[in-house]
Amino acid sequence: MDEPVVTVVGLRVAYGSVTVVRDVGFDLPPGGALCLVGENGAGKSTVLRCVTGLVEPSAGRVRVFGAAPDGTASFWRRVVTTVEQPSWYAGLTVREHVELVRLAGGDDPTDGRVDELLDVLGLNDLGDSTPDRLSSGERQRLLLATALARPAELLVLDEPEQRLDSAIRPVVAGLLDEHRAIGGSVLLASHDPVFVAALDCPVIRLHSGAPMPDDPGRPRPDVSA
Ligand SMILES: Nc1ncnc2c1ncn2[C@@H]1O[C@H](COP(=O)(O)OP(=O)(O)OP(=O)(O)O)[C@@H](O)[C@H]1O
Repeated sequence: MDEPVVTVVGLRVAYGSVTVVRDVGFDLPPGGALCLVGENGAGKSTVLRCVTGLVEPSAGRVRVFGAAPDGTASFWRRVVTTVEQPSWYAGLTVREHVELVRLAGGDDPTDGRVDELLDVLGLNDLGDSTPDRLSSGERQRLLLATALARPAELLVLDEPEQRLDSAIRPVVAGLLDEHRAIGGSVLLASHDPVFVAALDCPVIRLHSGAPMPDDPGRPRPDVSA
């Protein structure tokens, strides 16, 4: 069997004396998707931050591609995340941002993928605009276009549906399906049950930082030394 892309065991995160994530555990296989759901403050983003190495767990184990996430360039070549909001380059257009990401990933920015992403995400008419002129929903589309512009093995997306209108949400779900179909994996948090249902993937429901007992992504004890 293929090794999981992500393994989380007995994850706990505390800020001072306040524990905000506890007993979270799951495996994410290659080509798989897993969605974290739950109320505001339930701990979803914190779990995503641990998986991307942006937050250090207080206890438990996180492995991505078999190793602790280390924030190195080689780690980020395999992982794309929207957990941190990017800064856009002043003076670069929407199209140029997507081309730049594609170029930096070693891909040909003129091979049609940029056009395809702008088209499917409804950004064609905004290709020559700069990001500061976009609405918040249009900027979210640009964020997703840049996330999908280079083929990373693991996508870690925090509420990819946020600020998107209902027409574009199924399009985004379709793009994530395509990513999985070529062997990529997706770990995400979402507040939209329709979007989650469209992804047709296991769900972990967090409540006050802990998984609800009936989750398929069941909590697992920390067996690390
Ligand atoms: N740096 C921090 N210091 C202290 N507490 C924090 C910090 N970051 C997050 N928290 C707290 O941790 C808890 C979980 O936050 P988190 O952002 O993971 O929730 P969430 O499920 O992603 O929420 P939302 O749906 O609102 O995005 C919240 O109570 C939040 O206030």
